[in-house]
Amino acid sequence: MALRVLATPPPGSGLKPVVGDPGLPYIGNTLQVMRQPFKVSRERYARFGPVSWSWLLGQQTITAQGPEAAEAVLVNRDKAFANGPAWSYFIGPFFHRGIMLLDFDEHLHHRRIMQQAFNKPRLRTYMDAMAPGIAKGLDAWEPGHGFRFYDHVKQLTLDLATDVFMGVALDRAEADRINGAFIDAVRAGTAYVRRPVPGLRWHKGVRARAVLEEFFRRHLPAKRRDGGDDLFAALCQAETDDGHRFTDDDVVNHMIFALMAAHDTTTITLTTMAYYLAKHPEWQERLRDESLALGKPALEFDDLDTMTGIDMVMKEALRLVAPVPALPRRVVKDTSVLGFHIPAGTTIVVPLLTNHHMPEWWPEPDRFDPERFAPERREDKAHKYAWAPFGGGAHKCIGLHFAGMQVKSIMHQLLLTRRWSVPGRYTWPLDTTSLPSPKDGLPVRLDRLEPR
Ligand code: HEM
Repeated sequence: MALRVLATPPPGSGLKPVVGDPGLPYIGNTLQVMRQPFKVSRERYARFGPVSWSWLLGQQTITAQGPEAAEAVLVNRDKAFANGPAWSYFIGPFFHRGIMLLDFDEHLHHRRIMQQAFNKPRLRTYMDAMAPGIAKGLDAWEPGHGFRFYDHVKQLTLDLATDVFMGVALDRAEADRINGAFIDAVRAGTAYVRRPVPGLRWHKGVRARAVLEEFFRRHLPAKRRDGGDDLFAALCQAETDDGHRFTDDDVVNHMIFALMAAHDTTTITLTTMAYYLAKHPEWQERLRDESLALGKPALEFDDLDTMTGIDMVMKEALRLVAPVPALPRRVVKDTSVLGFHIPAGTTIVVPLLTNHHMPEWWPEPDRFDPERFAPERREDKAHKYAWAPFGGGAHKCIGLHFAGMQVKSIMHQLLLTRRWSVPGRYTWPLDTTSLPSPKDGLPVRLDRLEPR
């Protein structure tokens, strides 16, 4: 295959050029990367080391592999990497002006305001608010064979998001309409045809955005007026010490983005945990014992740190299947990463999903082994960015504590009320062409447990 230099480094800079096997212009090896990300990334690392390039989804894309490269890109000391233009290429029309799509001073301004909606007192309130919704949601999970775990947990996290985030009671039809709109908006991001052709992904995404905007605008005046304990009210009320607040447009844009950011990612985390806990029943029992020992039907905020088993399994699930598989950035000025010349105008990607499977950083990387996060091992400490499912730097996930709270709360209640299993030879078909999810919805056998 033809090797090509992306751009010649400036004379005398001492920088190395980025080399790659880019494939055909625009198309490159997009299909292989999306379908076999682990194989492609290992081959690429072996051939080119941490920094290489190829055509990907129509763009000249540099892949910055491994934790050292991840740190350089995400910490972004030079301010050479921008989120807005990079993410907009994938999700711009659907998640317009979401905070992840803002950059530098403007981003910082919005982040400071949004932080108020994620402070500790708010988190406590959200956690208390979600417990009854989890119990109600799980109660409707009927035991049986072929129970599609992913589909059910997605429904549950969306219902919780509308509860805890919006504080608005939705009937089933309306909740389904909004859920459908989120699914279409997310899927549109990895459309092959990136124009609104009726019936195809991109077009559905554009229509979905209109549905979501109308929905939030309709509810906004009441929320501004009445306040409440939900995220929607928190964003309406959030104010920095120097008196900055969000406009109505900001609140709508941030709500659409936050709901998307929250419900898909936690769904994937819970599904991955469920899959591995079904494949490793000894771990499922260990976690169940831990939950039983707590002696409470629902987790409370102060219990979070004591649930060490759930914590390790959650971390291992986030390592094995990073819900946000890659973080793209647009290179807005010439810069360097690990001594490589990175030219302006290209896209650079931090591949979280495959970084977490690098044998250079993780012993037996494909094996489910939650004890790697036990205090005496802490394999994630090999490098600050070895385990980075929430990203890092200025855009590090603002909802990471919320995510931990929600995932642990659901898992605790699930362990106490249900047991689930898969046949011994079952291996899930993981679809990596969009956010990772099981193609078959993860069918499990679900049994109800009698209260002990
Ligand atoms: C396990 C669950 C989650 C994972 C793995 C996850 C992952 C991430 C990652 C990797 C980023 C960084 C994107 C980038 O640098 O380009 C991010 C940003 C973000 N996440 Fe999460 N997330 C999760 C849950 C949540 C939840 C529950 C919320 C809201 C309640 C949330 C809200 C956000 C927001 C608002 C940003 C943008 C922050 C910024 O740009 O300043 N996330 N998330």
